[in-house]
Amino acid sequence: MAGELTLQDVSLQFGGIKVLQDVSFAVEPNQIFGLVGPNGAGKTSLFNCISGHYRPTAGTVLIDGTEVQGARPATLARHGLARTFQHPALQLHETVLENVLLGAHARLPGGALEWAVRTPRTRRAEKELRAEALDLLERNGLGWAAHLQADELSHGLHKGIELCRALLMKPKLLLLDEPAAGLPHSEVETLIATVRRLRTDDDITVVIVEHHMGLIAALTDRVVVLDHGAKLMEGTAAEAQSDARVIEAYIGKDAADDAA
Ligand SMILES: Nc1ncnc2c1ncn2[C@@H]1O[C@H](COP(=O)(O)OP(=O)(O)OP(=O)(O)O)[C@@H](O)[C@H]1O
Repeated sequence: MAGELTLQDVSLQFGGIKVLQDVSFAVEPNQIFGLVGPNGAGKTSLFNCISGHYRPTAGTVLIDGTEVQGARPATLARHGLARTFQHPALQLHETVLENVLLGAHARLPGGALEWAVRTPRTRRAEKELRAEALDLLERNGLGWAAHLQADELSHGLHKGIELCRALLMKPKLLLLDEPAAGLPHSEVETLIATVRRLRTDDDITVVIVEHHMGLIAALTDRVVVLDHGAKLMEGTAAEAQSDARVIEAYIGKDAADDAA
């Protein structure tokens, strides 16, 4: 199972505003890769270009060597791509289990007509997916909440539900958008362990957008730093944290000079 992601000169423009400019990098199979940068640098927009929520104005996105830029999220799911969002979009009045199952459509056999009439094959597949969803919730410490309504749970648990939903798609490439945002310290430690298991146990390539540098340093093999929509540098998290250009992008040139 691969999960290789390559970006070549990806640019994105809204009207006259250049949101991304010629961003290129490659994520190798089974890497944990970080995408960092100050607020408004373009990280989520870049995720949206990879996941089919935005169509890049120019450039190429390849998953395992196949060009996918401009493809819809449902098509990308068949290429093994899944993602989470900065703000989990859950059906709050549905149960946790039903929310996880929302990620499963791409794996049902047949098409919309077969799903609508619920053939024996559809029913069998749904039963299997339900068992898999329960297993995923169990493995991620959420088994106890499976039949609760989603709005009864905390923000941190919503993130866990969204992760299970993405994992039910059996991705080989997973994009996590700010998974640690709003989590207490103890839950960040759990998240770090979970992402490590995704790599070792499930053989998933992970790309993480995150402001929490502790998490980035603990998890990632490499990072790309974006600033004003362009790639500022690429290297290890430690190299990024000591790079003068990165420090300047985060705190401003004058403050960086004062600190030097
Ligand atoms: N649909 C859109 N239309 C116009 N501008 C947009 C759109 N989406 C993003 N932008 C602009 O693109 C820029 C980058 O935003 P983006 O959310 O990608 O940054 P980010 O690095 O993820 O920021 P943060 O860390 O604060 O989440 C911002 O100036 C934003 O206003």
